[in-house]
Amino acid sequence: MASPLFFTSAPPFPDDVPVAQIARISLEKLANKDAQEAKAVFDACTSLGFFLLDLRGNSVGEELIKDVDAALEATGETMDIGPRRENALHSTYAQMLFWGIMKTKNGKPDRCEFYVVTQDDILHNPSRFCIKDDDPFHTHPFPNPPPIESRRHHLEGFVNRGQYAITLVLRAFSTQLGLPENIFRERMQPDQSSGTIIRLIRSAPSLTPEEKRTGLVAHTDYGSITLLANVTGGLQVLRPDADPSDERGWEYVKPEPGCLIVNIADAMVQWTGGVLRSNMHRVNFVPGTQALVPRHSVALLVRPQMDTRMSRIVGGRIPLVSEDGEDKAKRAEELKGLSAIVWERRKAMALREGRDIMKSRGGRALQPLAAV
Ligand SMILES: O=C(O)CCC(=O)C(=O)O
Ligand SMILES: [Fe+2]
Repeated sequence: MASPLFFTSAPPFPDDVPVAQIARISLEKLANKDAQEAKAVFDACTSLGFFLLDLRGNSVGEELIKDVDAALEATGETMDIGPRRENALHSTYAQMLFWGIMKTKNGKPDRCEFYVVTQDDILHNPSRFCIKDDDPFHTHPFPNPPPIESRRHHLEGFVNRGQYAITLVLRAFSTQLGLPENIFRERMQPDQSSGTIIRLIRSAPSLTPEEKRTGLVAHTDYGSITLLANVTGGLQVLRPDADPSDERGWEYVKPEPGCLIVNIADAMVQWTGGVLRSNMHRVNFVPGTQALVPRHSVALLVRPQMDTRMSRIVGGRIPLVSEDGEDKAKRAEELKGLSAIVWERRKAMALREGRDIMKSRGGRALQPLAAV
């Protein structure tokens, strides 16, 4: 999350709005292999699937806070020159990947506009998005709009330092699951082509009753893990026991200075056989006087590297596929595993065509550590 100074650029989050109870995890403690912190982050990610990562007091984390400030600044400036077109939903392949407007349930433009920067562009990897020879992604580095290009070193910092933080979180999961330290990281190495992106998001102020509606539809993230930074509220998580159609189950997440919001996404559920939890979330209207200003949000959506397999990990405390009692064909498919690129495309298509039933996944109970 942004620095305390950046937080003064918007009205404060109201103190009379109920907020979700979210674990606060210290990056510095994870860096020091603090066993209690490793358990706390694992518990948070097997129950709610969200936690706050406090970057303060860690040298990489302190630099990351500055990168986040710069990325949030770039968001507003980028959207100012972006095409907020009614037809953006049907724009060309290239435009669709870079500029976009989210769709509402009835197909109309939602209250979020966004711009996407790929990790492959920022880190000079061969691009995962090159499908046709004339794809603009062949250009390296990709010419993003000036507000982004002028802060390229900060976006590089955001990716590299964000990935460092993720390495520490993944290491905690591995130790808690009794698996080799690198088992998750080797499936999503930053220097390998992947669908990992930075999404810069803006929503207009929500002043009128008509504007006080959902800004980004309820979803789970289909990658592996997401880092999120914003100053204004609006993000809501679904309580684990709640029905998405019941408004009372949705709780605001209060942005905290110096902290990132982190959430587990679908690939981690897949690899762990449902142990880690990918929780539904959405962006609702901004509460209180924060609604007077545009909402800016920056997400690092980390996704599996293109060539990795999506089969369930075998080992440690991960439940065996054979314990699931599902039909033979499904079991065989899960053991063989699709490549990440095919798995991801299937998910994206299902989402676009409305075939994916949106629901939180994972959170499966585990045997206690001592019993393994
Ligand atoms: O802007 C936010 O707070 C949430 C964004 C989000 O959920 C996403 O980009 O997947
Ligand atoms: Fe999301």
